[in-house]
Amino acid sequence: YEENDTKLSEAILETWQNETLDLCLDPIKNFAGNSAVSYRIHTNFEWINFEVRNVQPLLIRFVGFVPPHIVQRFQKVHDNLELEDTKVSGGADGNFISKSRQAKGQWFSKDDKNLLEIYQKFDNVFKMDSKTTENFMMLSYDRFGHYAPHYDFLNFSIDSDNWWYKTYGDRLATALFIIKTAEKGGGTVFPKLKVVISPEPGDMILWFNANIKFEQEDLSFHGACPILAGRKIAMSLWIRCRQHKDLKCQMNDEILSHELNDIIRNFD
Ligand SMILES: O=C(O)CCC(=O)C(=O)O
Ligand SMILES: [Fe+2]
Repeated sequence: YEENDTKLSEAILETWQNETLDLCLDPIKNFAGNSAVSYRIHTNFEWINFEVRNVQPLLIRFVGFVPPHIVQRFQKVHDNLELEDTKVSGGADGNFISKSRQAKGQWFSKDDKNLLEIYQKFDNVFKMDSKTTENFMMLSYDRFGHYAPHYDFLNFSIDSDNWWYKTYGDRLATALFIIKTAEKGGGTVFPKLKVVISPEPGDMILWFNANIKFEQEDLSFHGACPILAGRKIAMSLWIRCRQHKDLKCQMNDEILSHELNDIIRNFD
């Protein structure tokens, strides 16, 4: 990395594997190896465009999911906020600022009026219920900002008395809404799938952290590639396992991962 003017920070070198950094820096190189199937479907009076980047478990890029006026609104909201460095839970003293996630963050309450249209669209398109999600978290990554590969599934023990876990279960899926992309770097990488997603503002990336039995999907391991220039702004929405009125799970026990028609309305 030092060869091509991209000397990385120590935190990145300590928390990332070289192979994964290679994947981040050259998303195209690996693209041909993966199937990307594009769909354009009409559901609830809107066209939805998406690329399936992996099938088991599902990893999907929804192109232009967030309407431009909402993307702009969140850009403005971002610029008016004084964001704090995010904390990652864990460690003897509870939360700490970790080398593995260098980003600024901000939680948004569910009744934030800017979010209304996003929740509505989510419920129109998906069989997952937006009530079964955590609050939105805005993440803002500057140069050398990154989030080293990790699982979103938290693997609570069954008798955990964590309120979120007891009420809504673990993290079934993650929806990542892209507000701004960096000039260089900053894709979302799935090292075990050898997939890097290089989205555009307005895109939403959705992946499944758990299968139909609510066990962790091993291949859902992912990270936010280091930012080399510019700034990336994204909003994470962690979708919990319980209770989704309409979420169907296939009857075929051999396939444990969720399938497209389980999760998208009117998808045949
Ligand atoms: O920003 C990204 O690309 C990934 C974010 C992420 O992994 C998370 O919020 O859990
Ligand atoms: Fe994550």
